Amino acid sequence: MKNMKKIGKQKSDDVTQMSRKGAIARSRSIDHQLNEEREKREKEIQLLILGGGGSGKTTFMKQLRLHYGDKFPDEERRLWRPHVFQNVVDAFHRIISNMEVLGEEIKSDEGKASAQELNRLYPKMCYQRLLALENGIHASPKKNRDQLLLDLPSEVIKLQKDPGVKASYATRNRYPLRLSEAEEYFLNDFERICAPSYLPTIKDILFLRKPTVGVQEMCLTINSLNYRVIDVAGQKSQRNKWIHFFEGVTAVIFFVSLSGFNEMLEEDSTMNNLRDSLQTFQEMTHNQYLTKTDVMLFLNKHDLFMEKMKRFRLAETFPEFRGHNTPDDALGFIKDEFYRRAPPGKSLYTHVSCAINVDLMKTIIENVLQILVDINLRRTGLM
Ligand SMILES: Nc1nc2c(ncn2[C@@H]2O[C@H](COP(=O)(O)OP(=O)(O)OP(=O)(O)O)[C@@H](O)[C@H]2O)c(=O)[nH]1
Ligand SMILES: [Mg+2]
Repeated sequence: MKNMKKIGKQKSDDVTQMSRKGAIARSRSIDHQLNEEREKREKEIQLLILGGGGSGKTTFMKQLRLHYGDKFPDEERRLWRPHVFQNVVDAFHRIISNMEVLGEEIKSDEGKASAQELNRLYPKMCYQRLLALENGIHASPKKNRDQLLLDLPSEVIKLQKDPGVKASYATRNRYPLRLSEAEEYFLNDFERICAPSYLPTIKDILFLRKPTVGVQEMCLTINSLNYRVIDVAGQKSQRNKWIHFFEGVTAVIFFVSLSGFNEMLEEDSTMNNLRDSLQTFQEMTHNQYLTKTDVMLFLNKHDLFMEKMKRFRLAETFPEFRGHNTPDDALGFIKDEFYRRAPPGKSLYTHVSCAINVDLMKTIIENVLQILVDINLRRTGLM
């Protein structure tokens, strides 16, 4: 009996020792994995893209994919179709709502039925719905929403020909109907995108407006260096998530919509877009986690800015601007306003950009990559 006990004890000692050994081995393996992961991260260049909603962050990501990534293969381009239709549906929904303001009516019975159908389905297809789905608030699958969007062009085609709808569309860009660049672009090319064989082109993908929900990350390897690029959602309610990505980033790109100098925020009609950018830039550059981080300032939508400067006065929304109302003076003023908000001595690189322009962005991205390589060498003490 005594012996049995002894044998039993011996066995249990062996088992304990084996499980201890196993635990040590597992712990070593986890340590090893963590070290590998840390080393990988240390070697990785992390680029965080910040800026207000609609300033061009995701369009920049698309350009990165175009020049250094998979260039949007056909199978994936097909998946962009519902998003193109979303832009069209948003535009039509606003055009129809605007008819009430104008006292216009849809003339044909067919058109009336289509408008009713659009109004009925719209709550299931709009951006708020997408947000709810992404946040898991509704259990119904996203596929339903995409299918609704894909089925809609036939309804919208019937509406497009109606004289009342045409009258409303003619007042676009006059209060209260404001269509975005993307909406105008797709409405102008309506026949093409409604064709059953329609496959979005690269230009369509660059033009379309799909506000980012949450965070998107993209990993790229360029000249044997690994890059992790992080694109966040820019609308005000989403900005509290930015801080989670501040620690350890190699550099930040801050996007500004230059054409926002006389626009209000999409999500807050009391806040001037450019003033909001200035304020956000100031807060971001003074954040304790980013004091040593280099910042690239992208003054984007230069094309729209040039157009706008022909028609509007910067001093109307920025009375502190005392220069001539020329693009050069205005741009100089805007740049100074940003520089003056950064902490003294902060490294700032500025690019004036048009994120939908493929050739221009190729050059700008090459420049950005060179800057990132230099920053990385400096950080790792090799320069
Ligand atoms: N004309 C013009 N349009 C641009 C430019 N940059 C971006 N856009 C358009 O502006 C819209 C918004 O661009 P996004 O890249 O989605 O903006 P974002 O900063 O990612 O916005 P959020 O995801 O809401 O934070 C899209 O329809 C783009 O095609 C530009 O330089 N010129
Ligand atoms: Mg985005």
